[in-house]
Amino acid sequence: MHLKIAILAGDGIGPEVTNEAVNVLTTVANARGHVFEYIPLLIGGVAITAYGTPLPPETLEKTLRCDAALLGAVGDNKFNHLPPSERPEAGLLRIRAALGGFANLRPAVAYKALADNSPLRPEITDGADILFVRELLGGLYFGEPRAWHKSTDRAHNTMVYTRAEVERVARIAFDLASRREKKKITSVDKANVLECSQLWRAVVTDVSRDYPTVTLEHQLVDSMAIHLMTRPRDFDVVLTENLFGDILSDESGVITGSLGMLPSATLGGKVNLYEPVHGSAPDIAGTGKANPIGAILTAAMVLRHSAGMEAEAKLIEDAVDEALNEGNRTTDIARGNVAGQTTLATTQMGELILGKVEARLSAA
Ligand SMILES: NC(=O)C1=CN([C@@H]2O[C@H](COP(=O)(O)OP(=O)(O)OC[C@H]3O[C@@H](n4cnc5c(N)ncnc54)[C@H](O)[C@@H]3O)[C@@H](O)[C@H]2O)C=CC1
Ligand SMILES: CC(C)CC(=O)C(=O)O
Ligand SMILES: [Mg+2]
Repeated sequence: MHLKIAILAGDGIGPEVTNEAVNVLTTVANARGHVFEYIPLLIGGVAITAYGTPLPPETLEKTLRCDAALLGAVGDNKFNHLPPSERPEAGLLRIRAALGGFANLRPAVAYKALADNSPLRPEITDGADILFVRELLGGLYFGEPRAWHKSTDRAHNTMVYTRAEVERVARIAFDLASRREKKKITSVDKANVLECSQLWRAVVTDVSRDYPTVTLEHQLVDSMAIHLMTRPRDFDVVLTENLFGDILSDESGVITGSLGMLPSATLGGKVNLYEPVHGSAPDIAGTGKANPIGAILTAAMVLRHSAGMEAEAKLIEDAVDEALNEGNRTTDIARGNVAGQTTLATTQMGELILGKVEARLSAA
């Protein structure tokens, strides 16, 4: 197999964690006789610095000719003064829209090894295994009109959804739920206040009629934020719109142990886009404190969803599990005074997991 992968490392810790993910992908490709061709491209703040735009045309054109795109993160405080349309984040929103993927899968699982590192008690998180399905191309992030009228000190954004937009992401969520053990969907909205959410709830309910084996429940987003922290094991697939999904999936980092542990895959478009859930973390960029596990698990999702390599994807996930079980930690998951733990820098954690992936590849 020859797989062409656009590498959009971006800003801050983006390149640091992406490097570790690419090393893992290369090891898997070499061991299995495949060729993974990487096309490094600029996006975000580094693209503004080089070309004056967060999404240079070359980046988009070349990414559209790839089989998959792996993104690190975008965002740099030095561009905070710019309007949203010119900031690094606009490059990410534009490429998401152009690639067309609308179903953003964000798994959040509680790792047994990290039970003592989570701020939540182990009996709350033990066994939690949630798959967020976040609608990625609609809602407030893309709705028009939008503006900040400085002369009148007034600003507005538009939340808009169509039946078709809700239906297509709901079908993906129900398909995924029907293949999981619990077969349950929690659809999250704000239907007590927002018309968009009333449409969302109606469409999701309509779609559910085609999936009799899947149980559907609805939750309002404000109380869902607390249910996720107090009873995460009650949830299976959580389906929600763009902004709510952005917020709740970051929150689920608490269940897993850290935001730096969370991977994602965006499906349904011309080219699947893979990115860890976290941002560019300017507070730790360049310090070796970035956790590469979210990016490495994202590489596993590339294999699963763009290369048909389920066994190898699982093998990477098992290697991560083993690294954690042995007490290896990056700074973000080294909370508390727990005996038997070793704190590693980004590259050390990457190399350790890589070694475990290599060992598993040659054993399999
Ligand atoms: N997909 C993307 O490219 C995203 C970009 N951003 C951008 O990132 C910049 C920073 O945003 P923040 O709100 O600070 O969110 P963030 O996700 O970058 O960081 C939040 C906190 O989590 C920590 N953290 C994040 N990833 C980590 C990792 N892999 N290992 C260890 N610790 C990690 C950070 O050090 C920070 O304390 C902003 O410019 C924002 O717009 C934010 C979210 C997503
Ligand atoms: C455009 C991004 C910065 C939004 C975000 O935080 C995310 O998609 O997770
Ligand atoms: Mg986010």
